[in-house]
Amino acid sequence: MTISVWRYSHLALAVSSFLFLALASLTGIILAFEPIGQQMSNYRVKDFDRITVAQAVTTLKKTYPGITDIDVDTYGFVTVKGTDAAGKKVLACVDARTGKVLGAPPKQSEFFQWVTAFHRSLFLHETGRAFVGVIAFLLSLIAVSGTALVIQRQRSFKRFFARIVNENFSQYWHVVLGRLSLIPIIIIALTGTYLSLSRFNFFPDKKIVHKIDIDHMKTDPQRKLAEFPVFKNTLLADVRTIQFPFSEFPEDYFTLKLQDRELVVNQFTGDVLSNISHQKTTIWLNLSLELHTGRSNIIWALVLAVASANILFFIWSGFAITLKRRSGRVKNKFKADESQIIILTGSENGSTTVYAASVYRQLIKQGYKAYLTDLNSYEVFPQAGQFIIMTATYGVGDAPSNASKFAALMSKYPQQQTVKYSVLGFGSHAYPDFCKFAFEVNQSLLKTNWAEPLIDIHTVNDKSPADFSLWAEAWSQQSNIDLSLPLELTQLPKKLRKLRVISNTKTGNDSQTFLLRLETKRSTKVTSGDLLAIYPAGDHRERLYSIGMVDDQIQLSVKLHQGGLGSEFLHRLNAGDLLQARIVENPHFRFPVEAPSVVMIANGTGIAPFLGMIAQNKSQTVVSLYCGFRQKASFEPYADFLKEQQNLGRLEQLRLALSREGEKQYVSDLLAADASFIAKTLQEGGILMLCGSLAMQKDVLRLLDSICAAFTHHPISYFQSHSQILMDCY
Ligand SMILES: Cc1cc2nc3c(=O)[nH]c(=O)nc-3n(C[C@H](O)[C@H](O)[C@H](O)COP(=O)(O)O)c2cc1C
Repeated sequence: MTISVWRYSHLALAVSSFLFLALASLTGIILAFEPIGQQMSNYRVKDFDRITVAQAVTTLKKTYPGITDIDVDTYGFVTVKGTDAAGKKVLACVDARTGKVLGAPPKQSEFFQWVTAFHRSLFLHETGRAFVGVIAFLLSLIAVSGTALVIQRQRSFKRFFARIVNENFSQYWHVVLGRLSLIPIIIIALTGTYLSLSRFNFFPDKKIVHKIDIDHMKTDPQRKLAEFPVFKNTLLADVRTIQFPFSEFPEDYFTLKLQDRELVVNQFTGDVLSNISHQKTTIWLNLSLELHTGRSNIIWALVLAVASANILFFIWSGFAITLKRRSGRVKNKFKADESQIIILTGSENGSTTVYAASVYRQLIKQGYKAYLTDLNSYEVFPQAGQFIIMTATYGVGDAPSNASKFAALMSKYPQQQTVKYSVLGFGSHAYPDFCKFAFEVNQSLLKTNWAEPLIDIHTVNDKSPADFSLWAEAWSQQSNIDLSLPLELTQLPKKLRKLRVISNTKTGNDSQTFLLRLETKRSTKVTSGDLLAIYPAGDHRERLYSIGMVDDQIQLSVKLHQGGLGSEFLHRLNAGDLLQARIVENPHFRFPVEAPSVVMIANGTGIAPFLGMIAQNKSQTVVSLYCGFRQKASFEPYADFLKEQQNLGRLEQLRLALSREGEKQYVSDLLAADASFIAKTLQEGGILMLCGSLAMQKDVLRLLDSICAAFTHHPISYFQSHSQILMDCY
């Protein structure tokens, strides 16, 4: 069964019952405290479980000669009815070992009576009881469909309790608590259903009738009560009630109602005159009551209270998940067959669709005929000039459920005209196959004769607005259509840090590049490869710069662009100035300490994070740096530093390409010359890191694609999805 069938069943069942389920759970939590409160009172004596009926009956008969009944409730409280030696009426809880009165029998408080009545019938009498039964049954179906969803999410039954990545509060805890409280909830649901069905006599129970031959009752051999074998062999904890003989005439006898049977016992000889087991239905009924109410075990009562509270949480978190999933939905203004830009999404939990919807709205606002749909609705789009494909990855690098049919549909419906496309993968580096499905989609489009890439595939890690911005900028440039971050992500962040400028080299050479050093506090968590977000105009406009941590200071390498909002602002800063900024963690672009070797590829100011990473390479991982600049002068600011790192053994190889001087090479030319080394690095598990311009990234990726095809058994997407090619280009 597909994930959506289970999901829709789970949702439909929850929607149809949530109000009553919430009321039942709320009252259930309250009622769970009744047995807890009862069991707290001190009427249950020490070692109650070891007292035999023989001990109890002997002691109590001696203390209360006129005793008629002993009741033992589920809490282990023993109540005596009858008269004492002075003929005074007794109705009290007693210590069965000594006969001492402990107090009056506990009564259900009016409050608990009220809550119980509401819980059972919602004050709607028999109709309410039937209704509550149906709700309990629906709860068991919700639990079953939820279990199926967890199994599908975890990809096998065996991995049911395997780790879950915490990406979203409501979703994470919905699954984690769902798994933990699954069994108590199923028990609550099934026992609740059974109790309701019993109430409506679905399981008819025959009353026990003892057939006693009164005319032939023996009085010999007479035994003391303490010597009755049946009394000696029965524990008081197994007894519900003991009715004493009404008189000392031979035809009167003891009646013992036990958990599972009823016994009639001769009052003189102790012989068992009748022994009838309860029907299975009665045993089930009692068990259901115990399990549903927790009345005989304080720990179980607590488990029930927690499980009921969890049901309330599931109602809230379930709706939060659904609302999030649906929040990105839009109503298309144009039809599919008249639209020029088709946005196709693959999303499991809706966050990708939120981004896609924002792109859609921006395009419509600018007068473009755009159409937004999911990848499973792919068809022939006769007017399309562009596809924007935004998709998440699920399972083990699989398609989200609304994109699972895309591969089949694409081969079935080739487009009749050339369509430019851009793929934006949403994923998380917490999973081994990062954005794998997006890479697969990209590869399959590359193979068609009608699709042409507008820009290279981009990825968004952990819904990073910064990653999305990089794609939006690249896409805007190529398509000449404005695109920005969704509005809700564009507000100026509240928590900005004030960083003191330590030095600014300003532009002292032809390259217009300058290095800016900023002070960090010990508490500032920042690593080379992270990004520094600055807000030069004091509004939502954010500019991001790659950070290299050198000498425990943030070092930015910036190219001054005329009229550049960020670079001109940074260029104006002097030592001692304070800069308001935010550190954007970029965990997927960190120095891979455990890798056997690392090849760093940069052009221009893209060298910035690598300077910090090389300085950080104290374990002396084999690092090669391929960097490209226009002229030698642009490389000068880094030359001494890199030489020093080579002497310290932190940088193995430095390869420099100058595009406007000498051999006029690009960094990709150096890589092409070292193709077998690059392929070997990948095959041995080494990591390639790219930082610099998108144009360089495009060149290098194209080259790597052919290196992989020629030297390795894997396509480039294999190494990308195994995080062996890390990129941070802009
Ligand atoms: C169960 C599960 C499995 C996932 N598997 C992968 C994966 O294999 N590769 C990946 O890059 N991301 C994976 N992700 C992360 C999602 O693709 C990522 O969070 C995405 O932004 C979710 O988008 P959505 O909210 O539109 O579904 C997984 C997430 C979940 C909850």
